[in-house]
Amino acid sequence: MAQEVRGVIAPGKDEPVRIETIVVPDPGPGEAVVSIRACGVCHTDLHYKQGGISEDFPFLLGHEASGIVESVGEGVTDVAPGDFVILNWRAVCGQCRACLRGRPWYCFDTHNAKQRMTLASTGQELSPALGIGAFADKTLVAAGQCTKVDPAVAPEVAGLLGCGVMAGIGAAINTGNVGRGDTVAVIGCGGVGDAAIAGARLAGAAKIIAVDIDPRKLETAKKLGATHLVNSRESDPVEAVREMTGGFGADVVIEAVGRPETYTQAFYARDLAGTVVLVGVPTPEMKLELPLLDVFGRGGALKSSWYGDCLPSRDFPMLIDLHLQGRLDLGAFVTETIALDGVEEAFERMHHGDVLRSVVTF
Ligand SMILES: NC(=O)c1ccc[n+]([C@@H]2O[C@H](COP(=O)([O-])OP(=O)(O)OC[C@H]3O[C@@H](n4cnc5c(N)ncnc54)[C@H](O)[C@@H]3O)[C@@H](O)[C@H]2O)c1
Ligand SMILES: [Zn+2]
Ligand SMILES: [Zn+2]
Repeated sequence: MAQEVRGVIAPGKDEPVRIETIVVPDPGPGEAVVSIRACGVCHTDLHYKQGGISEDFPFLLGHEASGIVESVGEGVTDVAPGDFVILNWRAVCGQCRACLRGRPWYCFDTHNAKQRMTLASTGQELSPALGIGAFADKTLVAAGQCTKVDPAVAPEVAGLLGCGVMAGIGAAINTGNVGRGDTVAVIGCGGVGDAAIAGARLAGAAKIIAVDIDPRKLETAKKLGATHLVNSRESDPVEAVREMTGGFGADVVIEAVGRPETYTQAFYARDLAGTVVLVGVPTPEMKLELPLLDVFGRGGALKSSWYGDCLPSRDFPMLIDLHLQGRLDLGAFVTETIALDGVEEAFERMHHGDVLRSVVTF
């Protein structure tokens, strides 16, 4: 039986979000209905609301979520009703070239559910953010988007692994392959950059240099494991990183802003043959200009990181275990928990840089 629940809708470009009654159908083959326990407010939700991702309004926002599987459709064997799960952006196919070559985070043949959720008032079909739509009491996803984790973890902490925190930690441990004793610099210390710092600490980095323009962000970065802080409004970050690394530059530099000037800083702040990991997402019109001789001469790797190059079934349970053992403080990313009707104000606080993460709890 289809159910009527509450959901946060972005009705049109730049219009305030509002709570509406939505209709969640029964799960079809390969699908699951998940009762949401917590969902973080991410920058990408704001981009959806502003029409920056697509114009497919109305959107059902929210995608950084944990919840309990309520029901599953035909053929679902990996998860069952009652399982505590973290939702991920895509159910990978396991058969395309990207999957077979061991890069499932580039699987574009996604098996996400055809979500079929609608507005109760008009019957209009909703576009759920990142194929999830979890600012809602319940949502319909592909069973492959659900990863079972230890239910001992707080739901508001677990959900964060579904997006920004995984993107940051994965940029360090998967894409950047940070190793014991490495020097690491992270440019941009919002939720994603701070997670990269936590990932670098986890990997045993010897020095972790946090770079930001906001002193409040540098303080939080320190709590998450930064050993050195650089305010790039006060000093040239490339010079500062070099100075802090014996004149060499960092082994791995992670860029988590998404602007040409910070991409350039990342390029020059690394040691010869070092690795630059690009996590910040630029806009289509941005360009990077570099002397080819520097690109050639400095060697090393320029990599972009997509969803932390993660494999949810491998990485989510591992990171939750580390958190439960006290070796990774995922709780530090939760600035506040809020109710479903607090999303619009949470966007405002995010815009002003006041929070790392606001999380809606149910
Ligand atoms: N690659 C992925 O899979 C992935 C996933 C999620 C988010 N992202 C992207 O990561 C980026 C960061 O996301 P977030 O949620 O942490 O955003 P955020 O707004 O919370 O953080 C951005 C940080 O950058 C700082 N900053 C801004 N300009 C700067 C500059 N010139 N020099 C140094 N620091 C500067 C800000 O003070 C802030 O602390 C965004 O571009 C986002 O779209 C990428
Ligand atoms: Zn695939
Ligand atoms: Zn997100």
